[in-house]
Amino acid sequence: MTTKQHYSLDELNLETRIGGMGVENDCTEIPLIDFSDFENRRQHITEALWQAATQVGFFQVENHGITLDTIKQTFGIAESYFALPAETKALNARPKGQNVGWEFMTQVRPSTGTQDQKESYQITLPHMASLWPQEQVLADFKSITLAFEQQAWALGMKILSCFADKLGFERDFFTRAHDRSSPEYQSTLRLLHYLPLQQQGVDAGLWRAGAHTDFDCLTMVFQKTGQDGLQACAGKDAQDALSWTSAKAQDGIITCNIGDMLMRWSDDKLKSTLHRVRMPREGEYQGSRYSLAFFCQANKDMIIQGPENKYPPISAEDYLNLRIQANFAK
Ligand SMILES: O=C(O)CCC(=O)C(=O)O
Ligand SMILES: [Fe+2]
Repeated sequence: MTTKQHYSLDELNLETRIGGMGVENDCTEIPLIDFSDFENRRQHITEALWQAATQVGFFQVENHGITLDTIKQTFGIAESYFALPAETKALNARPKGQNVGWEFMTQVRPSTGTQDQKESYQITLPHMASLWPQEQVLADFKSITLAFEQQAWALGMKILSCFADKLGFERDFFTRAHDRSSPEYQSTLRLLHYLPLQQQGVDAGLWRAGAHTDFDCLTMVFQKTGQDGLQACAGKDAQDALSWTSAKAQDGIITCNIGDMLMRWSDDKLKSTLHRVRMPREGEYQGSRYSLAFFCQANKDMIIQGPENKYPPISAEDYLNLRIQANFAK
């Protein structure tokens, strides 16, 4: 455990106020946006995304083109990975300060000061070197997760191209800013395993993921039907009232949220929204919860500067480093 500290970014000072239970009243509707026939319906989809991102900061997408088979296969390999012995996973342990490799209960959110009840494995393409599990330990892990990473990236860039249109940037502005072939690439696929409930739960002040905003431009979370717990402090006045709305888990539906980097890049027009994953309560499913999260984080060498220059320019590398340092105990 760590004590709460004073951090240097406004976003972090906000987080430290938010660690309590608040009110779970599901008072905000999380928009569901249909991505079918994207090219022909681009304008309509763009308006729906803009409305959702400026008013709520959270939205879900369906008919997005990533097949249920692909998603299930990726969940399957993630679950096999997390079932490996801890000593085996420790061979791919996360080096300090980087979003790569395996970690077990090391993330401590400024909002709670307690360890998230989870383990994760992160993939950030240029920094994987020896961090892949060996083929003889878990066959096809690398090929399946890499293929999924590519598809999640492509969908993320599609969504960001809609925001680029509305912000007055060139349509491929964010695609260039998240160039997958560059050594400066720092978008991340995170496989998540939230531990089954033991004796202590939410009443003991524990969280699967304590309340936080994301550091990135856009996060896309794949969940599994029956494995709920993700909640957003979303909508007008929700933050003052500390009221929370569930982002229901459903196979094939992707829950998306705006992160701090895009909020800054849009001069605060697009809302980065607090969210958390709470522990199950009595009478709820208490087994493991798995999710897959893709974080679109602009390449290190990109300079974040909004169209109206509301904030001074900062490199994506500096921006992210400040946040990573504040969020991990070791
Ligand atoms: O697993 C989830 O549902 C959400 C994960 C999340 O918010 C995060 O890792 O930033
Ligand atoms: Fe998050």
